[in-house]
Amino acid sequence: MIEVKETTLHTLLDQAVNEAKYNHTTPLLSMTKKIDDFNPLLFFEAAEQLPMNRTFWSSTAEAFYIVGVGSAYDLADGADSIEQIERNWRKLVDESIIHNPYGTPGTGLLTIGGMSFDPTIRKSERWKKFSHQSFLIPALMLTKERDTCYVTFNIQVTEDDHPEQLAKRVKWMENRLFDHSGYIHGENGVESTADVAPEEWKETVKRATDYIKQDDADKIVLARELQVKLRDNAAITPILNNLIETQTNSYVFAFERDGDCFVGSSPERLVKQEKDVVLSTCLAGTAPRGETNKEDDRIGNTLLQDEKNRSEHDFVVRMIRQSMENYCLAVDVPDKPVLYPLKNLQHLYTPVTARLKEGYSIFDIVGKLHPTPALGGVPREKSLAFIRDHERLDRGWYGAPVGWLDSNSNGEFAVAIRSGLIQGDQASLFAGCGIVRDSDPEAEYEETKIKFLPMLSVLGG
Ligand SMILES: C=C(O[C@@H]1C=C(C(=O)O)C=C[C@H]1O)C(=O)O
Ligand SMILES: [Mg+2]
Repeated sequence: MIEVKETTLHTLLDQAVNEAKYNHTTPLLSMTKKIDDFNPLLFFEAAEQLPMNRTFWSSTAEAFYIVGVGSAYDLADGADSIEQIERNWRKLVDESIIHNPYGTPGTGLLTIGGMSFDPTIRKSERWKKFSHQSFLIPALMLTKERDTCYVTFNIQVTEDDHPEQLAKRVKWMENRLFDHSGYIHGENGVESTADVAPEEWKETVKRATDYIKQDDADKIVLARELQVKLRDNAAITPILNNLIETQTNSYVFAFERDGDCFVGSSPERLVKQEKDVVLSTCLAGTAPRGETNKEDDRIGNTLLQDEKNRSEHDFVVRMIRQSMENYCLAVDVPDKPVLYPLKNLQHLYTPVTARLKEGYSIFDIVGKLHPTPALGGVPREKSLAFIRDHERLDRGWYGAPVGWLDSNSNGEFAVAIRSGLIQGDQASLFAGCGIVRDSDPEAEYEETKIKFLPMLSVLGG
């Protein structure tokens, strides 16, 4: 890694092309500058005119945003595991020319992406545009942290490139993306919805509880699908805008792949890293919100004491604690959950803090934790086998880690729940439930119904 201090785009491009010539390499040049405040959603919308995939990430509790446009480099090229992606990332960081005088988390050389819930299954037609693993370095990226904005350019340079031409291309893109009328266009509306095989799903829940009662497993998470027909092709920016406004304490994300878009607002952090400090979250166990404060408190207190929900939750806590101890020191886990209130429902929540051991990265933790018993089950292999055999759903990226990592060892991953795949005027929404010994199929069905609401309401349903 070459860290460049004070300089201009032209000087950097000259340097990168020279390096390419002398070493016969194709270095990635990453350059970050501070810019005036700009609305990340307008940047995302402006990028729609370019034939490039867009990426959106926000942690709404922290007013933090990353918007990526296009791809300067794909870490998943020739990689079929998260370990390989991590090796590719380390190599890329090592060989890149990085100019980022700020070092703010989420700026500079950064990779953002996601993966399939279960990469061992054959992809269905529906998810064909989403690779089992996909981590890109955006060509152009906007980062906003509170009121400060940064833009980062990433360009892979070859020995035949001309610095002036590259500079022109960067300027052209920049002008397009920061040119905006100032408001978000488009509106979404739902024409109809169709629950996919609800009765079969309830039977599968029953089968899972039978399986658990025979002591073959302790917990199995089962998901189902709601198909939504929209009045028109979906407008993604207003969806993100509405999610940001309605889903506090969540991660709002969008990953576009050739016209299809995986969108959601997840309350579930998988892991966050700031240097050697790591945070994880155990989130499982669900109840609705009350209409009045009094009713809400009553429902919350019942949830905190409910045995069935506590067991759903405790399986997650146990597994996350154990996994974190592989890569971390000083793993701290409170012994009781608290409530995590969201707009439509509330969860049991246990935060986990730890210090990452030297030599490990957030990718190691993601690889170890996924799938936690919040989305897979206990024991892991048996519950996954049950899901493969009985769920009748290609989860695709639903329920899997999505997130980002920068070259300064900062990053964050969420579990992609409360999400859907949007394909033109069709959306497939996904929601699941932790099935334990005492699960009642009807109640679990009702629970998934509430979990569809965040996405369904921003689609206009
Ligand atoms: C599987 C989902 O959510 C998970 C299941 C929960 C539960 O069953 O109580 C709660 C939060 C998540 O761990 C989903 O939203 O699709
Ligand atoms: Mg549940």
